[in-house]
Amino acid sequence: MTGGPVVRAAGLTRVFEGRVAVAALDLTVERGRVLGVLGPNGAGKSTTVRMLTGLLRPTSGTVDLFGERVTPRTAPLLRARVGVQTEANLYHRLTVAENLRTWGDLHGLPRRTTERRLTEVLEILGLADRRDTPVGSLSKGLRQKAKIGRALLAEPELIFLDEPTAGLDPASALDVLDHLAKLRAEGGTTIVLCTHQLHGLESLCDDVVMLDRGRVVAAGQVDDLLARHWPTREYVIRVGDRALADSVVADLRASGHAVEEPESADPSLHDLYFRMLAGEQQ
Ligand SMILES: Nc1ncnc2c1ncn2[C@@H]1O[C@H](COP(=O)(O)OP(=O)(O)OP(=O)(O)O)[C@@H](O)[C@H]1O
Repeated sequence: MTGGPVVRAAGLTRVFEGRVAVAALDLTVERGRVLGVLGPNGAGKSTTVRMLTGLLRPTSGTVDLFGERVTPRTAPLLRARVGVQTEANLYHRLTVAENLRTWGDLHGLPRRTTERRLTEVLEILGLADRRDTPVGSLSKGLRQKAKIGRALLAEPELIFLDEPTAGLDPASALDVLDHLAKLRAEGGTTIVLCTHQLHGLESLCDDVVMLDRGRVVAAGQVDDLLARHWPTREYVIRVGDRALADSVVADLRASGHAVEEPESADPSLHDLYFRMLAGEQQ
């Protein structure tokens, strides 16, 4: 274990049949931070995550996890330290609990730990009453939850989640994001998260990488990016009295401040996303 970044990619590139899916991506994720990988459909998010987890070989470039180079030889061992929610299938004929137990065994968890975590994780995800249901008879959203449960089971120090809230109802999506926020607040867990779910994401992600057609259109700390793109602050000031509001605005204008008709408060990642993908400069 080194003190360096938990995830480091350099020049990461993947070409599929002559088409560049990810182009020369550099990124680092420090311990305990949450990185959001954002971008429209086909931007290269899943391809990036699959390369970062050693599930897909890059055409060129390198990935280091925990300071160790990911190669076909090291990938299985490194992956054992990582929680990955990917498209990889659950066993449909096994129950939710049996699937997670199998996963626990694969990660070398003692059975007692697996049983404890199984109960905790199913509770967090609202799946406790589906513990003994075969995965094949779960709805798509519930299956998605079971995959998230699999990624969280071993309390991994590094978690990769690819669209964890896709297919979840709004309350369940919030539960999952709240749990990730709790892990972040507790510290120590590093999370890489691909998502289209932008609302509220600025309070979960420390850093973002925004991709468009395989290229980085913005990268950095969320606070820095928002401050850089919205250097002025906007306020919505609510006062009960219309005349008072008008006089506050009149005073500000009289003292030389430009006051627009205010509509929105703080810019969000949602705003940044659409600004960057509209082709404006970084
Ligand atoms: N196995 C594959 N074979 C050929 N092309 C692929 C393969 N996997 C991905 N691609 C292509 O690579 C590009 C990036 O795909 P990727 O799945 O990484 O995008 P994404 O950002 O995750 O999209 P989405 O938000 O729709 O899931 C797309 O053009 C896609 O068609």
